Amino acid sequence: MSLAMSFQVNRAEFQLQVSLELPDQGVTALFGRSGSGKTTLLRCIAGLEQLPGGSLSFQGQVWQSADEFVPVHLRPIGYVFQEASLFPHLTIEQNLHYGFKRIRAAERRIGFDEVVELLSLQDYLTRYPDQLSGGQRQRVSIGRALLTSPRLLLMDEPMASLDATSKQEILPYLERLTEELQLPIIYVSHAVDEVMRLADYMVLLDQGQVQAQGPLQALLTDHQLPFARSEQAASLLKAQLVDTDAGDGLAGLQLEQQPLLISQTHLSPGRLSPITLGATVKVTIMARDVVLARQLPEAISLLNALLVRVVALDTDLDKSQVLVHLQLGEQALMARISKRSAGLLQLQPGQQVYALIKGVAVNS
Ligand SMILES: Nc1ncnc2c1ncn2[C@@H]1O[C@H](COP(=O)(O)OP(=O)(O)OP(=O)(O)O)[C@@H](O)[C@H]1O
Repeated sequence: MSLAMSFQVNRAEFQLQVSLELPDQGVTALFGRSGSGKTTLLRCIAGLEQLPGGSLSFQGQVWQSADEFVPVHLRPIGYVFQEASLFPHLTIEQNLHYGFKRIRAAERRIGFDEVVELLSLQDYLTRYPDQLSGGQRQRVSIGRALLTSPRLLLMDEPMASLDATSKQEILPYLERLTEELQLPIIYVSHAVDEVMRLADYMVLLDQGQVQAQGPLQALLTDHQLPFARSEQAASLLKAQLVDTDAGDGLAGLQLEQQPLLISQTHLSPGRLSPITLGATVKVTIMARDVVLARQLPEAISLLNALLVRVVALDTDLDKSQVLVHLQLGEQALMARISKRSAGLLQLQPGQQVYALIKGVAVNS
């Protein structure tokens, strides 16, 4: 079961040619620079663009083919736009009910109270949209989309019009949504930090073409793609929380059988509920925050040293830097170090080294 599609868009200034089979679970990010065709593709999936030659099926149901086109209002989708489009003359409760009452009771997959609680909307129900902040309004828009009991949620840069503070406020709700609802989400974004926090799978669009697609972890470390080559290159790894109090304000993760200590502060601030013991935690490690050593150094202030194997060295990034691809159990880690250091360490593929970690960001 999946979301399979093929679309061609021929506009005077822009062509899109896409053929994709996407997972029908988790969060898939449509990522690419402005004008690459993300919104156009999302609109094709929604049925907002009806173009000849396209095809689309979701979990075995045909939504578009040569002789069939299911109109947008008959597709079980929720659509969240860049700007919250709430009815100004209705209260938040009435806005939420607008989508909810269109769905027959027997077909409802999520309850009104459940959505209100999921998005913490209790305090806003009697207010009007202009009495809420941009981030709060966007939470209501997401709630309204969920109350139509969609089987697929389409989100078009839902945080694009928000300031940094509102983004930080809404991100935990998006994370909660992805964790608690068994609802596949297609999420358009051009912000890599957002994608790293939320997505499992990524489609990279460039000038209307699919440049790459795959699990996010793999795409971030692919040396042919811009992520790994940039100064912001980062690896995304999955670890387990095994100790909520490892002393001195630290918590312990297990990453591929090796310990990784993080600050306990990562476990709760900015989250709606703290990470619990045994939970899988996504950690991001910037390539420039990884120091390599051939021996385990003594008397050093860094706490985390992971035994890894060198897979390959990318030497053509720029004049002075090398990207070292490392294998950590089943997962990939990258280190961005100077060419001079790589030479002094005589790094070779297959060699075991220690990766000393200067900083870890915890996603969920
Ligand atoms: N209705 C339209 N008619 C003609 N051209 C359009 C239309 N909508 C979008 N375009 C053009 O199609 C191209 C792709 O636009 P699209 O909105 O899909 O890109 P995007 O990747 O979502 O960009 P952004 O991140 O800026 O939203 C752009 O060159 C845009 O100018």
